[in-house]
Amino acid sequence: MTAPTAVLQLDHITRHRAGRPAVADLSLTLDAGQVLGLLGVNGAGKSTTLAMIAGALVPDGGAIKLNGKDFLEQPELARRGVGWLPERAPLWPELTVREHLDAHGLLRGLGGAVLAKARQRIVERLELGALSRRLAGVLSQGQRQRLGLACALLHAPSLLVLDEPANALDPVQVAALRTVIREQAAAGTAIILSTHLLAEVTAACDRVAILHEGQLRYDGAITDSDHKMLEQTFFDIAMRGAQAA
Ligand SMILES: Nc1ncnc2c1ncn2[C@@H]1O[C@H](COP(=O)(O)OP(=O)(O)OP(=O)(O)O)[C@@H](O)[C@H]1O
Repeated sequence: MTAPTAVLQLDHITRHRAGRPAVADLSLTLDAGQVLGLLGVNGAGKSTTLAMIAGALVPDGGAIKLNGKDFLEQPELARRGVGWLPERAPLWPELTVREHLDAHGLLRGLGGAVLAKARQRIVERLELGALSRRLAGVLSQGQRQRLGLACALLHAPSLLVLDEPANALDPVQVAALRTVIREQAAAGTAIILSTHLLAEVTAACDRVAILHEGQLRYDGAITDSDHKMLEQTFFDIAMRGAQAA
């Protein structure tokens, strides 16, 4: 029996920023239903990696495959198959919540009754109904994040990319976000999220990849007994640049 195709495959991707390697020779794969925490200190290369996976930055070298297809050659695959919530949800202040969802749906190939159904589903799930006619410019930070997540999930992507998703959320909102992440993973969505907090990874993920100076230094499953070891590994990598992998 052949193994199922990975949802995401990064093959030796590299990206320079301001003349320096922000991500260097990074390879990893992610399967359906897996939740991978991309952990690293500030400047480790997490956002650069996620922007490439989301199709918003082009690598200088290497390949990215989504469900086995190279999306550097077919950029529309990223738009339709990936849902991306950047560190700050990019919203138009003068558009309403509903207008955002409609615009995102159209960009991702949804229209008519299909879009209406997808919008209704996500509005109900993320409790955005009461905010439908509200302008994005007057939303609270937590509401903006919820709308950004709704836009990322609207088209039921096979890969969900979340950049520091818990930043600026209160504990209740963080718990609600973790529930959505678990639900999505149970439904088969592959999820990659970035954070500089180990506790965020152990609470929300089943696997961790540690990036340091743009390089992958550790990649492994998370079990309850691993927490202490992971803490030490992350500390060693961050403080001494140790080669823990
Ligand atoms: N727009 C940019 N222009 C130039 N250099 C950049 C830009 N964005 C990031 N960099 C550089 O690329 C490297 C990786 O940054 P990146 O934002 O990917 O790291 P990060 O792990 O997401 O950090 P943080 O946790 O602080 O967001 C850093 O050296 C950073 O200074």
